[in-house]
Amino acid sequence: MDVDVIVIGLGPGGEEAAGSLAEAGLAVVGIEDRLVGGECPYWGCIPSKMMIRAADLLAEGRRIPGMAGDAEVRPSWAPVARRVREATDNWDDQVAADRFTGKGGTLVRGKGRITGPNEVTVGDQVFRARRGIVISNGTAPAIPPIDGLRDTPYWTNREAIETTEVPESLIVLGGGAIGVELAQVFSRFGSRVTVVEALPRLLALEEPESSELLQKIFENEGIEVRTGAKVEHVRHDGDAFVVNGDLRAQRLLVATGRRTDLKALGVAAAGLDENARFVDTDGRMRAADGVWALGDVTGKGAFTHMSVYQARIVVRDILGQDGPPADYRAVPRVTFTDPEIGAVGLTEQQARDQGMDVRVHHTDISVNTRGWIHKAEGFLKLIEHDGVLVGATSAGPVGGEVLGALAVAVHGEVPVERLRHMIYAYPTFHRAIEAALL
Ligand SMILES: Cc1cc2nc3c(=O)[nH]c(=O)nc-3n(C[C@H](O)[C@H](O)[C@H](O)COP(=O)(O)OP(=O)(O)OC[C@H]3O[C@@H](n4cnc5c(N)ncnc54)[C@H](O)[C@@H]3O)c2cc1C
Ligand SMILES: NC(=O)c1ccc[n+]([C@@H]2O[C@H](COP(=O)([O-])OP(=O)(O)OC[C@H]3O[C@@H](n4cnc5c(N)ncnc54)[C@H](O)[C@@H]3O)[C@@H](O)[C@H]2O)c1
Repeated sequence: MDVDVIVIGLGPGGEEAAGSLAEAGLAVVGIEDRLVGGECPYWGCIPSKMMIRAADLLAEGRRIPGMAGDAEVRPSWAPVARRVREATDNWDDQVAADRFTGKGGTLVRGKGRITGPNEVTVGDQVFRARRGIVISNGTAPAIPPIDGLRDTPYWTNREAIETTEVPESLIVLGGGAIGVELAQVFSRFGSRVTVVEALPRLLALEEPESSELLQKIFENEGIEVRTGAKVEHVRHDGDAFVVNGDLRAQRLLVATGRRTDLKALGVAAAGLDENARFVDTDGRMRAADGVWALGDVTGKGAFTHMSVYQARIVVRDILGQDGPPADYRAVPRVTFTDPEIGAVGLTEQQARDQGMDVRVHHTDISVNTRGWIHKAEGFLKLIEHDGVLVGATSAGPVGGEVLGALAVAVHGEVPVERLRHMIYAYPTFHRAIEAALL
């Protein structure tokens, strides 16, 4: 079958690109191996944030004594599991599939493999693309080569999201975004949680102050944190997981990052390096002649907003429309723990590593009026170079929302002098930006 464009993988970005190109009148085949919509709506962002919303409600209820009276909080996972099933249509993608075909796209279910320049094969069907191929096949959980691990019934994010029960105890392997978000959820629902992280700190890619804050909060909430920990072996004795012979728990969640498999996708047939970890792209998201890539597989930040941002650039380029090239100076990210850890652009260390002459502004949320009213913990850390912010971290109860203003500042290269003289509503959390700059 000959078409204009073949999109391999219909996650958030692939669906956006395939749908928009079909709406623009091109003949588009979208190939999806599992569920149209990808990881985010079924095993990622949306259900995990539903779980987090529920866990945060419990925490808020537990804050009532001393501030608003008495409360007895009795958690129940049943409404959480029910909401997750409603949100995912019980892991059925008919609505999303209809959305795509309703735009004029052709949905092909199965595993796509690039078998030649402009050619993709799914089972015994061969598709040829007149304009090109879009690679948007995302990532899968990476399982570290730990002795014994593969023989155990460990969880990845998929089983954790699908669970109908809160484990009595849980070991979380990996203190990155998935690990810390889900560790706090299950702990707040009563699980005894231990986070085991190989690096010296949680959220190792973020500011050290973010890691310190989260570790302190976790320990106060009764979550055990083991950093700099090397896991030598894992076994399951029929009842429980045993890590390194001493740490035991009913469940083990592996959240140690993601992997791609470019060889299995057949990228060499399109002239790409099949041994690379990610697909390298230019500012127009082109990977080779007639090949575009977007989303997690490009390695520019595994976020839904990144995937959709890149998809829009792909669409413009394929349709021959003008627009700015991909710009990664102001990538925002929010880890939805409580407090939320929001960040944009460079960390202090990254800026210094790039040779920037850095000025750091810092303030504590506890001295911000709203923060003091809320008895909240958190901080703002702003990284200035050459009179503009090149990075910022906003940690606090609504750290991800406060981040919005900082993302505009970094993206728009707003002079710090202008930020210092703007009016910040009182008493808001975002007014801490003024305090940090003064
Ligand atoms: C627990 C969890 C929580 C998260 N929370 C957030 C969050 O709060 N905010 C945020 O921005 N991001 C979050 N993410 C990350 C986000 O889910 C991903 O960045 C996003 O889904 C990536 O989109 P994508 O377009 O690259 O592809 P994916 O969503 O990975 O989808 C790729 C699709 O391609 C399909 N596919 C793969 N290979 C083939 C093939 N050969 N043929 C056909 N189809 C194929 C797959 O089945 C899949 O459906 C979270 C992730 C997880 C796991
Ligand atoms: N709120 C969000 O935006 C959000 C939420 C969840 C996930 N995500 C995205 O999903 C991606 C995957 O998340 P993730 O948490 O799996 O990956 P990650 O790369 O963020 O963190 C993985 C962690 O596991 C550690 N690790 C690796 N091997 C280990 C081992 N053998 N023992 C102990 N620790 C080990 C790493 O040092 C790292 O800290 C992230 O890149 C993130 O961008 C985003």
